[in-house]
Amino acid sequence: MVLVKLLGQLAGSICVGLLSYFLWRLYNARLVFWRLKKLGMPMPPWNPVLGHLLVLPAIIKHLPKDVQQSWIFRCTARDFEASDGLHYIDLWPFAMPMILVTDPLIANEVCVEHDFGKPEMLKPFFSTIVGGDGMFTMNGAEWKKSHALFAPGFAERVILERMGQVVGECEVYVERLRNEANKGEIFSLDELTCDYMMDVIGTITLKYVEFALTQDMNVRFHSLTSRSDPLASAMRDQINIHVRDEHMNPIKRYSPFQLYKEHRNSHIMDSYITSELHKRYTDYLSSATNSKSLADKSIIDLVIADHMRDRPASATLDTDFIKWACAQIRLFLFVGHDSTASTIVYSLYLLSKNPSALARLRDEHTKVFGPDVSTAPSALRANPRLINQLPFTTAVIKETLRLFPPAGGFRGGEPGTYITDSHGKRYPTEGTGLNVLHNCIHRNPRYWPQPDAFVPERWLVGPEHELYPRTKGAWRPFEYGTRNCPGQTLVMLDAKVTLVLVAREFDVRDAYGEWDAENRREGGVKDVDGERAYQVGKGSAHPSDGFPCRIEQRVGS
Ligand code: HEM
Repeated sequence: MVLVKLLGQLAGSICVGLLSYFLWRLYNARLVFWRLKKLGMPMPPWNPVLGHLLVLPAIIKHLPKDVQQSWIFRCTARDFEASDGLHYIDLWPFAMPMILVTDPLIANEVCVEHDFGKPEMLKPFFSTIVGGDGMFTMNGAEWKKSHALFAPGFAERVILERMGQVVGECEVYVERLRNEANKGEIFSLDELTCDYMMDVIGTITLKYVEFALTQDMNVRFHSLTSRSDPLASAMRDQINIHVRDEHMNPIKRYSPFQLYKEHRNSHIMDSYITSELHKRYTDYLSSATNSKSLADKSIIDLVIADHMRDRPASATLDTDFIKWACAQIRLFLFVGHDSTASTIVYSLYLLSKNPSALARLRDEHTKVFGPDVSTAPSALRANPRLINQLPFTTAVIKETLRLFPPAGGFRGGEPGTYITDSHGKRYPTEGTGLNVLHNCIHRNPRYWPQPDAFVPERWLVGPEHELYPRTKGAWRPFEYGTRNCPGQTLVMLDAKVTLVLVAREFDVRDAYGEWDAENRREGGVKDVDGERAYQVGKGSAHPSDGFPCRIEQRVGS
């Protein structure tokens, strides 16, 4: 009896303690905004207890449940379109205090002029997927060192040398599309393209696939990502765990089962990458790496060589290097594969909705590669620079990235550092996350004529033309400044190669109508401003419901 009473008292004390801690944090979070409001900082109507949480329900009810967060913020931003394109938002306890940036000039200030670092709040999300500190969330000397080691591997010259690998993976992807065309059923283009991109990124960064096409495409395809492949399936599972709604629920999030799954996935990924690193190091020691051409080296081959430059060779790689390298490879696989896949899927979708652009793109491919579609892979292998002769294809990809940017910029404010707008008004950044909303900037009507329309031609005209973007930095899918995306050359190469090999052979048609008829969502909103393929948050932003589609092989292709 006494024990029960004691346990009851203990539980009571813990509850009171937790409640006091919560109230203290709440008070501090709201105090920041009370001060900002007093200073006249731009923000939606604010409540001293609930912050801006009351603003959201009215917005969310007009949006699909799974819409990517930046589209929710686009609605709060609309009230500030006439201002200088930033406002504060207080969503504690669900997010840290944020400044939402919707204007390119402010975004330049955040990412280029001040070059703010990455905030701590990004780490918990990334570290569970990446298994440590990845380049994305590092700051200071640690980031500089990692950046310096990887940057040469992503240089344009090096990436162009990997054309054979990219074309090879793409041929396998095309073979899978042929299978889907033969079956004639609805399938998820997003899922298939994610698998394909996981192979590409794995090959380029780690190269544990010794590239050799077998005759049996079903065996070869997704050696990296087949269900039985440990690295890819562990990575996909880890991402899925963290992007599900339940992630917001601390009871489910920290349940022993969930934690065990996370730990297991992490272990599988690290063991796999470690074993590959050892192989690469053995190659390095035997000078096999040196005798390889650049085209046959992975980015990690280059990094190992660089890392060992001033060190005496030992029998095995040092454990600190292995730990660091595992985190970086996991980061590349994570941030690289799904954002590129989403760009490819949206490009094919937008082309399917714009027949004249599709016809012009096909013409361009025929002019550069000749009328026989099947010769394009060998032409690209023989002369990778042909990929730089496709201005319209490049314009299509840039326009796709403008309308459907897969990512955004996120930085941490600093004490005593202010953003200054064009009127000289100063905005404090201390304690805030600076969220640069690419979807808003890319459709900001101040800078973009026909902001919501797909107009690839705008990328082919000069500054005197009315379609020309009205300011520098209005297009920033890869961000600017020192923390911009190192993978952007690879992304453009992947997307161009894919369009060259796919667009003339297939017609892609979205199947949302049929899909919706079979998957009823009673009363639920299914579009964003009339767009059914709206972006959902799944790591980076993807087309909703995996982009259900049908695909047909074109006659004579
Ligand atoms: C369409 C595809 C991609 C898009 C739109 C994209 C976008 C971005 C953006 C916006 C950032 C900066 C984020 C910020 O400022 O907070 C970034 C950073 C980064 N991206 Fe990408 N990315 C793509 C593909 C890739 C690929 C293929 C890789 C590597 C294989 C990659 C690796 C990275 C890394 C390592 C960083 C962190 C850089 C640093 O902090 O120094 N990304 N990406």
